[in-house]
Amino acid sequence: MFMKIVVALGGNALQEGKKAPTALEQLNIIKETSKHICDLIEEGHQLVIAHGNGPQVGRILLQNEQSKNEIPPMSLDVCGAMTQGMIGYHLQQAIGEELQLRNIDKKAISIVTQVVVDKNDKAFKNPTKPIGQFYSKEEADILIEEKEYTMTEDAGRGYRRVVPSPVPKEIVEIDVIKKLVDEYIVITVGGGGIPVIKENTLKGVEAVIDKDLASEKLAEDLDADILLILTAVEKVALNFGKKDEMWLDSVSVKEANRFVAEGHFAKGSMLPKINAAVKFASSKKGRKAIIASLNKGSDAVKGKSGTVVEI
Ligand SMILES: Nc1ncnc2c1ncn2[C@@H]1O[C@H](COP(=O)(O)OP(=O)(O)O)[C@@H](O)[C@H]1O
Ligand SMILES: NC(=O)OP(=O)(O)O
Repeated sequence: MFMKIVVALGGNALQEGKKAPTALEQLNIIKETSKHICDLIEEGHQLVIAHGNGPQVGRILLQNEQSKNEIPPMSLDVCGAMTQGMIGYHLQQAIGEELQLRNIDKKAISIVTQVVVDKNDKAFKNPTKPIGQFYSKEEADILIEEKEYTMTEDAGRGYRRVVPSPVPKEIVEIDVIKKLVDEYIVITVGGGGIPVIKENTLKGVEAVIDKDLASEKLAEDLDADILLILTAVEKVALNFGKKDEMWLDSVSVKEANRFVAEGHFAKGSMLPKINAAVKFASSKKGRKAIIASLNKGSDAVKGKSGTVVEI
């Protein structure tokens, strides 16, 4: 059966390990990812693609900070917009090339997408979203002292800078997206969308929206059948990284909520994916979310890989 699928690609899964890639390395990683995306397209599913930007937006912010004596630094919302262009460009190239190889007459297009957030969202006073590079505890302590960064330990992988991550309320360009999805492979809400608040006009704010939550909003707005969250692990685990680690094939919304309460999912990494999956699966009968590995999307949709979250 053909499905309408919103695919959310992880920002950490668009690079190899923790290493910052060159432009060519990033393109090559995205080319590999695109082969798997195109498997789903070739199988007849309608795909809409969202992507993360945590590592990338952090690095652009750092580049801006490091050259601030010569060039005025851009604000975080503008850095987010830059990541939509950069990652969207590579996705367009890679998916375009792969579709051409398979003689599929479709084009991928990226939409610079703004997402409305509440200016009073308490996230602005409590930064939780990890971005950019990973640091050791010693390096993090120096950055906190010298640059007044807020830093947190990120899922056992090291310390990262954290920034506010308000809840996505409304996708500004949704009407355009709805018009385009039948004809094109649409790439949208990159990096969770550029956060804006509604005053008389739309005004960019310094934050990074969680792309899993924004993808969930997109999937609901488009009435998708599946929210497919692709990341660096094949499945969701209980007791992740511990001796008694247990990988899950499927989980009900009720069980997922219990596992959240028991603290199985790391904040800023697996927790937002589970929260997005639970929200989508609960939003309408028949909808399901799957969390799976970047190169196993097609298997996951066939029920052969990943963790399914259903009501
Ligand atoms: N319970 C868990 N099960 C599986 N992975 C987990 C769990 N808790 C934390 N993780 C970590 O979360 C990572 C996914 O989050 P993240 O790297 O932020 O995603 P993204 O691919 O969207 O950038 C996994 O690669 C894994 O290292
Ligand atoms: N914006 C966002 O959630 O990015 P990551 O998925 O890369 O963390």
